[in-house]
Amino acid sequence: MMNTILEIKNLNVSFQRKDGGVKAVSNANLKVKKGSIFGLIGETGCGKSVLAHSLLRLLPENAKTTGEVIYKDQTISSLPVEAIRKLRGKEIGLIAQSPGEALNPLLKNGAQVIAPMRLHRNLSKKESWRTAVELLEALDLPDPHQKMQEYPHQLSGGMKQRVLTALGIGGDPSLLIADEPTKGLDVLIRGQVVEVLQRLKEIKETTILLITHDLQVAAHLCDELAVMYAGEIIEEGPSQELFKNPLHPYFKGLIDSLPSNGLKPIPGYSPSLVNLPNGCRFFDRCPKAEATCGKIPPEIKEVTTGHKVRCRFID
Ligand SMILES: Nc1ncnc2c1ncn2[C@@H]1O[C@H](COP(=O)(O)OP(=O)(O)OP(=O)(O)O)[C@@H](O)[C@H]1O
Ligand code: NI
Repeated sequence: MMNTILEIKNLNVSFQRKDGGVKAVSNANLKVKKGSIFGLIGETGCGKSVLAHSLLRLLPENAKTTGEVIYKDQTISSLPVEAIRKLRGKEIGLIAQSPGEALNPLLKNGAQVIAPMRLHRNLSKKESWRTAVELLEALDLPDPHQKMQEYPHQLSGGMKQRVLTALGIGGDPSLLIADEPTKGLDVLIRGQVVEVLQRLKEIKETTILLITHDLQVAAHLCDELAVMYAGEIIEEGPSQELFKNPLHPYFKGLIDSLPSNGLKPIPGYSPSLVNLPNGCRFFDRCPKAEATCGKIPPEIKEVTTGHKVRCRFID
């Protein structure tokens, strides 16, 4: 197992609500190789952030999680939450999805960015300040010195995003969970963030679990990829192989909906996670579907080494 830094086995997450249960993640299985970038993609609401937050036990009280999470050969899913808190930032860093909510409005940006550096790397105040400035410069934040003396509300969305990225990286974690780190950034700055992640992997050998909507970013950065649909992983494997040979009709549809491929969106909507269909979850929208697909849920099957697909037409 040395080569695997994170393994997720049969992970299920649901939320209890008055109108029933929301099944946000169903039976997820993943293995992330040490030093790799693993991408998690899929449209809005498919369960990507919930999956990520469940690893760090950051879900609200009404969440029910089952399954196993193994980090560096230790089953962390059975550890008490205090032990998980100790892993946060130091072992497993998080770049949270919504910069507006993730930053503390009452603390100056600089104080927030240097906190994990001071705490987890024992850097002095001066050293951590210098490291933070360097990091923010690498992320193309203009005038980082000045910005660090300001409060989050004084920054634009894109600037907050970069402060949050620095915050996630600052503790030098072995595993970084980056939840939409390029969201809302213009093309140039997106490139800088992508480069910083790439460099983290190359220089510090940081493993990255990258959650993104952006297929181009995923294709560029990721070694392996898992595609989620309505809470389920429907295709996964080495990223190059997946883009060369996409097999699931949903993933094919995602690729066809790229602007460079003529922007053909997949018609329809994904099913409600409160009332999931019995058969294939993509049934309603699938151009290939036959009656059986709507009745029997497809198993995920390995097609070629490491390339797995959840569709009964593929074997
Ligand atoms: N606290 C909660 N209570 C009830 N349902 C929730 C809660 N948090 C998330 N959900 C639901 O879980 C599902 C998955 O949400 P999640 O945030 O993981 O999606 P996502 O794939 O990250 O989407 P996006 O790309 O928009 O960030 C959604 O249907 C969402 O409404
Ligand atoms: Ni999300």
